[in-house]
Amino acid sequence: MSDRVTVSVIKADVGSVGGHARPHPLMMQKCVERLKDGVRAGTVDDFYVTRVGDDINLYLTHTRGENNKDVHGLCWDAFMDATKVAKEMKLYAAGQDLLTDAFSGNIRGAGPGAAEMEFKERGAEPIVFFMADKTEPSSYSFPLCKVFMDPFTTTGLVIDPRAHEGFKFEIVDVIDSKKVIMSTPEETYDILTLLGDTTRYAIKRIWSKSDDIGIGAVVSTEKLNISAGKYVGKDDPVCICRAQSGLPAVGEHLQPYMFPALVAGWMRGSHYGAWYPCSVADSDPVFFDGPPRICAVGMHVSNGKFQGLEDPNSPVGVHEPLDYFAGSCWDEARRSAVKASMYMRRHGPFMPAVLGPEEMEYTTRPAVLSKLKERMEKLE
Ligand SMILES: O=P(O)(O)OC[C@H]1O[C@](O)(COP(=O)(O)O)[C@@H](O)[C@@H]1O
Ligand SMILES: [Mg+2]
Repeated sequence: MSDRVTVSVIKADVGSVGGHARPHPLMMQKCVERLKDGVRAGTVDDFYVTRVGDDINLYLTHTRGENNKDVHGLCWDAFMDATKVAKEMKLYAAGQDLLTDAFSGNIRGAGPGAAEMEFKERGAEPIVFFMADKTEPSSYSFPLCKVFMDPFTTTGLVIDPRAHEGFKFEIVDVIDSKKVIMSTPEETYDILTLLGDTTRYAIKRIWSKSDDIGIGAVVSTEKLNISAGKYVGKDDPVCICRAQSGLPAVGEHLQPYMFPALVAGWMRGSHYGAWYPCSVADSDPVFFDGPPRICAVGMHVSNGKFQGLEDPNSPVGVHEPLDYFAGSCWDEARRSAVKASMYMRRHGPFMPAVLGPEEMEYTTRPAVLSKLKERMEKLE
């Protein structure tokens, strides 16, 4: 048996109740049933099904490594089952993120998003799972930079000997499908030069530079619009972060979300709104289809399975993670997020409330421009 465990989070919007708001419980139930079959068949070892806004998130543990055909196929089938339920009930956007009829072995590029990491389980393996709705992968760049690069955020970078060694960042160019590996602290300013452009660059992975730790964070960076060639909702990315013992502590991972940063997405994927940290239960997008939601839940990976607050002898798939943003401590950030989002809304369809022109390529903009082409006259 492999001494390495893979944690996969695979997510998709395959339909919801109340517009783009919340998957029906029966859709989630279908996913649970399919993943139970996956455990029985030995494809995965454990699972947990949750959601953020209208996106179903499947958490899995297994020993098959990243991009495994059987694991991805299992999730695809779960989303297909959930889509069938959504179609029967005539729910909104049923099957939206399943861009192909025939699954070809990997979920990437086929619509759903995936964040996966493989590591050797430590003595205790606390993991924070971030899930966002109505926004895009590069939204995680700002908080991840604060957590892994900024000593005024993460005191561990100064006083934990292993965190002090720094981290390696895999940065992807999501438009041209390229990547580069860069290193902190020595390349900090260069990294920020790239990541400051959230329209093109996003963090995919972060590894510890200390020998005995490995991967620290991974983000789902699939660009749904680019895969589909047209607007089909935002990417609504997930991010998995390992915590403690040489990596940022759980509290260091969560701290940046006290500032409700402006992120791209929100209504029709075309606006800047302030990130609203909330519980899973409060993740229905209710104000102008938002503001963009961010949830954080915590569990351990213990002997290849998830362990939350549930009894360790609970049936497979039954988990009760910590819901970090549920408490009143985050009320202040939520209030600020609503205030900032109201301020942005007052700009209507004008920039900077709406995204820049390159980001509006998948909207009506190209059609309007082409319609007006003949009527455009040269200025004297
Ligand atoms: O043309 P439609 O289907 O009404 O699309 C608009 C919808 O797209 C969305 O941007 C989709 O959100 P998701 O990215 O969460 O799927 C909603 O804000 C909006 O209601
Ligand atoms: Mg969504």
